Amino acid sequence: MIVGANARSFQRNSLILLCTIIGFSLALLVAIWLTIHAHLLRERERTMLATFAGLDKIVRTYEKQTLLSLRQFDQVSKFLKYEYEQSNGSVDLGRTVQRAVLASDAVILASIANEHGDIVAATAGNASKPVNIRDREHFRVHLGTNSDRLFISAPVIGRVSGEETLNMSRRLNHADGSFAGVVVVSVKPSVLTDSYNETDLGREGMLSVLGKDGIYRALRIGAANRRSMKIDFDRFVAAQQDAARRSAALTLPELDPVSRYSVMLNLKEYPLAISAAIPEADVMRQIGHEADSEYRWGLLASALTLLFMLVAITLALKLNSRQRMMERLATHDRLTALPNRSLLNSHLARMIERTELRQEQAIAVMFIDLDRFKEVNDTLGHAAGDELLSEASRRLRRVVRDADLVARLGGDEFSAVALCSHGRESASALAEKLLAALAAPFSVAGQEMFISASIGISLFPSDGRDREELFKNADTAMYQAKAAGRNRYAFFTPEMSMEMKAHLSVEQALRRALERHEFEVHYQPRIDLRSMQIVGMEALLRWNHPELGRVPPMQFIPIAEERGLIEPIGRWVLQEACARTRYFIDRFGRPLRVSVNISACQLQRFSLVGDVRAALDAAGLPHGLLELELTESALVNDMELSARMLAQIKKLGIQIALDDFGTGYSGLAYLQRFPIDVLKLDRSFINQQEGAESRKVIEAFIRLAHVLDLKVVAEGIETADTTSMLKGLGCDEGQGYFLGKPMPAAEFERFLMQTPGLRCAAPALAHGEAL
Ligand SMILES: Nc1nc2c(ncn2[C@@H]2O[C@H](COP(=O)(O)O[C@H]3[C@@H](O)[C@H](n4cnc5c(=O)[nH]c(N)nc54)O[C@@H]3COP(=O)(O)O)[C@@H](O)[C@H]2O)c(=O)[nH]1
Repeated sequence: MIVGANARSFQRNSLILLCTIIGFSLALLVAIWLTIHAHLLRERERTMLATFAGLDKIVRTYEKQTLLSLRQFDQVSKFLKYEYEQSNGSVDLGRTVQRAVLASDAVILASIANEHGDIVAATAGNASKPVNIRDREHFRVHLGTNSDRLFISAPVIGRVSGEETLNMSRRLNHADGSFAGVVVVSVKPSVLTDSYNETDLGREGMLSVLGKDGIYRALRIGAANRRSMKIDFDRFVAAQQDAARRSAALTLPELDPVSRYSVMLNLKEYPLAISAAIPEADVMRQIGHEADSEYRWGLLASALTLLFMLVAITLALKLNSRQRMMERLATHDRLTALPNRSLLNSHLARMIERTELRQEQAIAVMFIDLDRFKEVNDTLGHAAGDELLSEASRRLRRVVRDADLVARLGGDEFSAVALCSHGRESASALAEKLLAALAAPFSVAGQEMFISASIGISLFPSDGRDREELFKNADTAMYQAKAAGRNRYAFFTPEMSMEMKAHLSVEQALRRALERHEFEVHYQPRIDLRSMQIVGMEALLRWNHPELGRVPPMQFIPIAEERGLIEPIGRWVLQEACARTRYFIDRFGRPLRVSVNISACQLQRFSLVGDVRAALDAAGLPHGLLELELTESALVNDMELSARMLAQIKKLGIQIALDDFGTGYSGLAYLQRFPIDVLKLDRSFINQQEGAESRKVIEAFIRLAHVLDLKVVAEGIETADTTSMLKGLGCDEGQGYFLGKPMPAAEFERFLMQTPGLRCAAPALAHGEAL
């Protein structure tokens, strides 16, 4: 099926589209976050580089400042040594210090100790209190070595100043070069870390001068200078180098738990290493700010991507469901939701293909037509009709297996295609099930009703090799089932096809017959058996087909009924019969009653009453002169409706005759239930009743009719004996070839003219019904 193939390809494309959208969106998300990640890594690296570059710059500046300070103190010590040695120990330290421009606040004091360690001169302190520094490192270093180098001691509490001091000392020599003592310049350790700048190093940054002995000469963390302490210098250097290589932060637990990025530098002239450090947290904070903004952009981009994905998926799904809906609409019937003809065709084509391959099964194609559905529609309305169709569809669907299919072809026509492993036998079983499913009462528009179906069956491959032929033959078989009395199934036979062709050509010709004036009404006289006067006539339709000749009513009326053509034809008969009767009445100046045959389907149409009234009014025929002939089967079809219709017809003053009495149920109940005026004993019944027994039965019927106040008309009187017999039994009126055959209007007019003693034998006309 093209629709199905398109739908499948559309669904495949939709799936591809969906996957593409999802894939693209996910790829976009990954790309966004990879870009952010890469950017952050680059940023981190850049920040680290900048951090280390900054630290490097700080350390270099710091190096200069430290060297400057140390050289300054070194200079002072050199000057004091020179002065001391030149003056042979009688130096005026106060004046000398002033001259040595030792004006720095950083210098706590300058002092000189003799070879015994006694402070012999100092710029500050209590001169009367003797102070000895023999035990101090900066004394003992010079005592032990003859070096002239400046010694920078570890910070100690000064014995003169009482403050933590950094003692920078130089050896004093006597003229012979022997040890004469030391000159000491004591400074605050903080003098070496005053350059700490919070802007550069942060609130917990570090600036330090570390001796190669592992003792801090000066140490400042943030705003505070720390007391000196000792660390493992070699370990520190190794850790420092490792951290620098990895651009990593370093924690010195001896100091505090803070991790810092640091840069260290060895001072060339002194055994000291300086370092500057910045807290890792400060750097990370800076990177964090960058990351935050990157993440914000990333989240925004991700949200937009997800939104795009969501919208695109929603659109794709909507498109898909819309396509599915369209596909469903194209392949299913809206009212019943059953597959439609298009889906049925493709399903059958596939079944044929598969069955041809296997060559072991048969396929049954069934044409199912609900019987008299049109009447339901016409009498109860389309909503009720729809309700009935929906329920019938549900029942049919329940009967077939999943592999088989029931479809609605339109109106009240359905079709089922099914695999039949046992050919005809399986098809019969299924058809019976389908009929049984419809046999249960339906509750429609609040009332219970029954409906049946006629099913035509063709089998693949015996009745056709393609679906067109199979459907056509199933349709033909269905008509056969209808013609055979409905509520049954029929298998296709080749003979049916011939019959169907003839049937079809009759139907087509019938459709044109009215406009081509091919119909004619013949009139058969009805005789009053007591007076033997003509009291009326039965109008009998004739069809003069230009090629087929005169087609008997029994051949075309059932087709007209089946194809819904009886209504317009019946209407025409009514008009023609009423008009002609009026003409005869006017021509002969006496009343004549005309009886017109009404089919079951005409009776079940509300338009009948209007048609009858219109025909009478158009002809100007008194209502009492029209008689409608109805068969028992027409009345029992829908007794409720029949009763209502007859009541309305009776209200118009029209006579009702029960035709063919004696052939059907002949139930007394009908005679009581329906407003019947005339009982027409069927001709087959009249002709078959011979001898004393038959007379008794006819007599009984006549008596019964009379008891019920009904007139009795005997049909098919073909002999004088039958006429006499009926007269003797008190039968009111008679009709038959013996009394007069059905004849064209002109001939009937002559018949009326020629019949001797013709006089008015009809009942008196109602008041106001002028002739
Ligand atoms: N709904 C309509 N049905 C109609 C109409 N016109 C006719 N019919 C029905 O067609 C059936 C056949 O009718 P027809 O071939 O016309 O046969 C009628 C008579 O010709 C025949 N008849 C009359 N007398 C004799 C007789 O002595 N012997 C004999 N063998 N046949 C005879 O009987 C038919 C009339 O029967 P009935 O209607 O039961 O009175 C027939 O059933 C018609 O009803 C039409 O316009 N509408």
